[in-house]
Amino acid sequence: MHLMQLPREVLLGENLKGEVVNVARRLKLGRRVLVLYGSKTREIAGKDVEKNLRGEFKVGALTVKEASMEEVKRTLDRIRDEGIDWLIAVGGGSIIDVAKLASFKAGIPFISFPTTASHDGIASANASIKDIETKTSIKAVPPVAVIADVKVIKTAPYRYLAAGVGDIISNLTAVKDWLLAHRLRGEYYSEYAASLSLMSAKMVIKNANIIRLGNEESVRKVIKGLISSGVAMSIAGSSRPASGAEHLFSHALDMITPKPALHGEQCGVGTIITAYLHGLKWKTIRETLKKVGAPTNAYELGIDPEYIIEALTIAHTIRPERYTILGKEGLTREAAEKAAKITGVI
Ligand SMILES: NC(=O)C1=CN([C@@H]2O[C@H](COP(=O)(O)OP(=O)(O)OC[C@H]3O[C@@H](n4cnc5c(N)ncnc54)[C@H](OP(=O)(O)O)[C@@H]3O)[C@@H](O)[C@H]2O)C=CC1
Ligand SMILES: O=C(CO)COP(=O)(O)O
Ligand SMILES: [Zn+2]
Repeated sequence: MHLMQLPREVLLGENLKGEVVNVARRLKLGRRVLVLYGSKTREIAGKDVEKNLRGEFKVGALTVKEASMEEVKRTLDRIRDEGIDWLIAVGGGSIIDVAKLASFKAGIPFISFPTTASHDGIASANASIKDIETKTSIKAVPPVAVIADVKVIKTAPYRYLAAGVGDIISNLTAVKDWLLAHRLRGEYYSEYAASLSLMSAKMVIKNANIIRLGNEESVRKVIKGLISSGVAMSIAGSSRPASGAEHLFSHALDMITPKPALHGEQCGVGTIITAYLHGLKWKTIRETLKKVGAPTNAYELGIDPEYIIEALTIAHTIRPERYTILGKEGLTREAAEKAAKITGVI
């Protein structure tokens, strides 16, 4: 049996901080809620969401620092100690992933209230969590509802919207890697999930000029792509349609660089290189990233070229079970340097 779980409600619009109450009421989520936010997203929207809920629910709040197992455990302790019925995550990808995994482990629902359009974990069923050293992709359940308030998301610096484009455009190479794993290793492949994922990538390429404006329409375009990409992952039952070698490269950078860039920014640059390795039209990908103002090289990422080369050579070791264009042996230093130089990344 292949189980596909999807959000029950997706709200996209303006001034939705109060709408949370109606959604929770409609979905009969229960009386005790724990609001998760980061130190910044508390000020951006978390406090207001909390205040709106207080009228009708018993509300607890928790400030989450990062997407780690430690933070998931801390959340689980609060859920158990306070008899929490549901969670709401107000924040970026890290906060949403902590809520996703903690709610899954506790067997309670959670609402995703994104404050940025920088990643496609907004509606997906898998959580990317750091354990010991590396990021692992853990199966969980998708949010019961997604509440995307365009006004809130627009408060984020433009850089985050461009990063969202990087995370979506990476679907082009992720799907190629998935197909490769299907053909070479007999891995399960869903044509439907792959098509949905590719559609999101094609839409951002087509709408790059609108996205560049950084207005509300731009936010809507990117958010829809991110949600569709998350749904594609839920249909696939894994992050395969949206995470291939370009994501392994980004996870490797997170491990080795003193100051990583945003997830979507690193994935976008990774896509240029892995598209080159796949023999895809990498220049079109680079042009789109340039058009939307996302980084396309080491300098713009603020990362030393030496880390780029190292990340490319160790990426295949991060999730060895995830077969990609990097193969089992990975890239040699020479091949990594050549690919990065040809594509203008270093
Ligand atoms: N599960 C999945 O399917 C997926 C998961 N991911 C994961 O998501 C994470 C990346 O998410 P991303 O959102 O890029 O990064 P983070 O969630 O790490 O957030 C980065 C920073 O942005 C801040 N921030 C959030 N919203 C705003 C805003 N409106 N204005 C200003 N600053 C803001 C955060 O504040 P604060 O300090 O308050 O948190 C934080 O300091 C990675 O861990 C990645 O692995 C990515 C794609 C898919
Ligand atoms: O970031 C993702 C898709 O954009 C999924 O994350 P993983 O690489 O952790 O599976
Ligand atoms: Zn991603």
